[in-house]
Amino acid sequence: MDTDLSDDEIPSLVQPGTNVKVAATEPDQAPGLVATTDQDEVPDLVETEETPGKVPISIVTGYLGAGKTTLLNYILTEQHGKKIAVILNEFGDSIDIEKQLTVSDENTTEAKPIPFVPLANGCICCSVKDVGIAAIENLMEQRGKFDYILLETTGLADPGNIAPLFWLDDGLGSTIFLDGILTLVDAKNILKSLNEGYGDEKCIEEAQHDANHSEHGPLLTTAHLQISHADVVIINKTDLVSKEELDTVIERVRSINGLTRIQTTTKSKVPQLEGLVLDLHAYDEVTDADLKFANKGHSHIDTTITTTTITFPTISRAQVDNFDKYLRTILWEDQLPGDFDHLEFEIHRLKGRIPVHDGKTLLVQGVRNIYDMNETQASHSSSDEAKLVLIGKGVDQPAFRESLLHTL
Ligand SMILES: Nc1nc2c(ncn2[C@@H]2O[C@H](COP(=O)(O)OP(=O)(O)OP(=O)(O)O)[C@@H](O)[C@H]2O)c(=O)[nH]1
Repeated sequence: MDTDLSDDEIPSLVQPGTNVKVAATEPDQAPGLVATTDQDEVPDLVETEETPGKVPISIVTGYLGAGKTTLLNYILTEQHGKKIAVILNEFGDSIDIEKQLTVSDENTTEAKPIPFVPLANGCICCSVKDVGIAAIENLMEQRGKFDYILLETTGLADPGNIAPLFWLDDGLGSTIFLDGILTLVDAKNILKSLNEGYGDEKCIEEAQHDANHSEHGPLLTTAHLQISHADVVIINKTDLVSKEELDTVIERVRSINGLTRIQTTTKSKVPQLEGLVLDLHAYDEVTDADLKFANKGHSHIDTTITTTTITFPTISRAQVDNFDKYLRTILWEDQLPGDFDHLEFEIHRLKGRIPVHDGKTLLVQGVRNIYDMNETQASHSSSDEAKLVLIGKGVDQPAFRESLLHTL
């Protein structure tokens, strides 16, 4: 990570002059071409016969029994004309994916080859005990047979630990890229799972009162983590709840994650794959549309994890470095710059769109303590505001904005 920047350098994890975005799977793009964007150049198309485009991967997560396997089976049997490689987790939930990332037989250093089964609808599938890097590397040897990977995690997995592997990893990151995180939610049981963090005996109102009057607030549950990192939340099993119950679930999910897209389903039957399961593009562009839900303001139904949007005026070129310093301090040191270091918080997801006076726009993406900042030529008017959206524990405090303005 680049921490030592001179004044005229652009603070970014990618050095100036290198390609900062690779959009390998733009749907309307001719095969064999990838769009590259140089910080000083207009986006261009270049031939890539020798270096095929990266394959997108989406992580499918969700609490026990939410409908992950049902979704993947639906994708593997329906006729949708897509060549998707699905990695199903056979036994799920007793093992944490983090422990599986260098999976192999204990007595050998080589990963065992995993057989992928070709299916009638053009997909290929493997079912593995341990979903990890070994499974993906093995799959990449069959490159060309598929153009998308879906990875099911265990019901207890924390997607914030997995996502950075595919997003910025040097090895795997050269052949695949993280397209997004999809979280299945069981409409009937999700509120119970979320309320576990508030303790068995307490009702949520009491816990909210406590959260407002104590430093720590309710406990974080796996269900919170899976929703807070999601780019799409599919609220499944709608046949088991009333309209009112479903509305309450939608409101609760939205109060946790103000950035996510939400879709309701029965038997995980998504109305379309694009935009809900595939081609989420959650880690490349940051558009105003991406931030639209977060901008609407949010209810504080769930006090464990909240979304907050910090708006501030367009910044000058000289302030870009300070903005980067703010991000480094909150993400790497878990502190707010300035006299705010007594605050406790935990950031899970971050997105920002920051117009600069010289006409460029900074696009910021973060998962946990990893972030990426790029510049685009995207035009903006002088009246545009900068927006930084934070999802996490304790982020809904005025001090976040005060500290940012102080740092700028
Ligand atoms: N009533 C109802 N049942 C559903 C729905 N979707 C899935 N199920 C059932 O719920 C059970 C769990 O679904 P799975 O797809 O196995 O859930 P999962 O998230 O993969 O579960 P784990 O692997 O245990 O984490 C299965 O028996 C499904 O048939 C739905 O929309 N409504």
